Amino acid sequence: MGLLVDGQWQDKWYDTKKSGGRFERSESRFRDWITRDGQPAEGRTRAFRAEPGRYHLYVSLACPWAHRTLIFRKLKKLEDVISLSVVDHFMGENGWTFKERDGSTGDTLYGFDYLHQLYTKADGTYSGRVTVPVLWDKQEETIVSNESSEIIRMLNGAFDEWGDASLDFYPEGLRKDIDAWNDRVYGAINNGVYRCGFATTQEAYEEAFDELFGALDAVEEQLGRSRYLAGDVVTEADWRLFTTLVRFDPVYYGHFKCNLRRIADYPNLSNYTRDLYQVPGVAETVNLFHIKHHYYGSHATINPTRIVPRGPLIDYAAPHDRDRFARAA
Ligand SMILES: N[C@@H](CCC(=O)N[C@@H](CS)C(=O)NCC(=O)O)C(=O)O
Repeated sequence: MGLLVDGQWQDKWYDTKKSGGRFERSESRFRDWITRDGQPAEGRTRAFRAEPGRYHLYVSLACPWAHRTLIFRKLKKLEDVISLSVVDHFMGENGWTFKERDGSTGDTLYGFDYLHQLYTKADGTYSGRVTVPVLWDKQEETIVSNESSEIIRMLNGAFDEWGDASLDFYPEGLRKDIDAWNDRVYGAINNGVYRCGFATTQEAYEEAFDELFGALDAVEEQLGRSRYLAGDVVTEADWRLFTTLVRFDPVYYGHFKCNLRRIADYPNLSNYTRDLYQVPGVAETVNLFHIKHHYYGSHATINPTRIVPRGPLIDYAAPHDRDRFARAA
């Protein structure tokens, strides 16, 4: 675990001293956009045109943020349009690495050993964290974006000429609802589990914990009213929540001490998680081996023995009851 300072790698854990033991996620630094027509997106000066074969995605199968982008690449049928590299599940003193084992691909573009080499290839004086996902432009040899919430918007809308244009996970008419759910789910749930797990004071942990379970209760209630968060169609808001839910019982409940309840204890949330898991293509993006080995194996401050628990028994392919709601045609 570490970060780059003026292009130099430094091995450092998150600093929570200045924030009363609270984990604060840093802003992603590369924020350009790929557009259909190659015109710069609003407020940007750089332009990246959507083209097949030009872009490459770097992901970790363990990471919930990267997982969003993998799901969009899969469901929008962009696997032949955007190529892929999968980092190793262990994140140690060199950060993410490209060891080839257990289904990791290595760096299929440059043969680098470490993900931080890709960041310094894009910007030799980069300072900041070296995170996945990364959307890379093979033509300009630079990072377009390392912000998952924006990468999924690009995959949803910019590549329809080659992908599945019939699927829109951010439809015009639902945007207000989707944005509202995203806000709630990001702070309290997606990032909330990290705020529990990486807290270094009791107070910071309890604050995050209460928010997390308050938000899960609200989602449980909503899912008693509709099949998906924004109604009867699957949207971006569901996929953003799903990647946290699928990691919850195997990892966050134990490793991050999010243990008031398991997802399995919530009837709606557990059925909903299975419903989304069973959307064709999604199960192939879920790798519980990477997920468990990454968290339990990499965070020595939380789990010094690095022992990976064998359980729990989970079957996301088991039947669910979400068909009781109408689904839009
Ligand atoms: N805001 C980013 C967050 C990505 C992120 O934090 N990824 C984690 C993996 S789950 C990471 O690479 N962490 C490395 C680090 O913080 O040094 C996004 O959503 O894309």
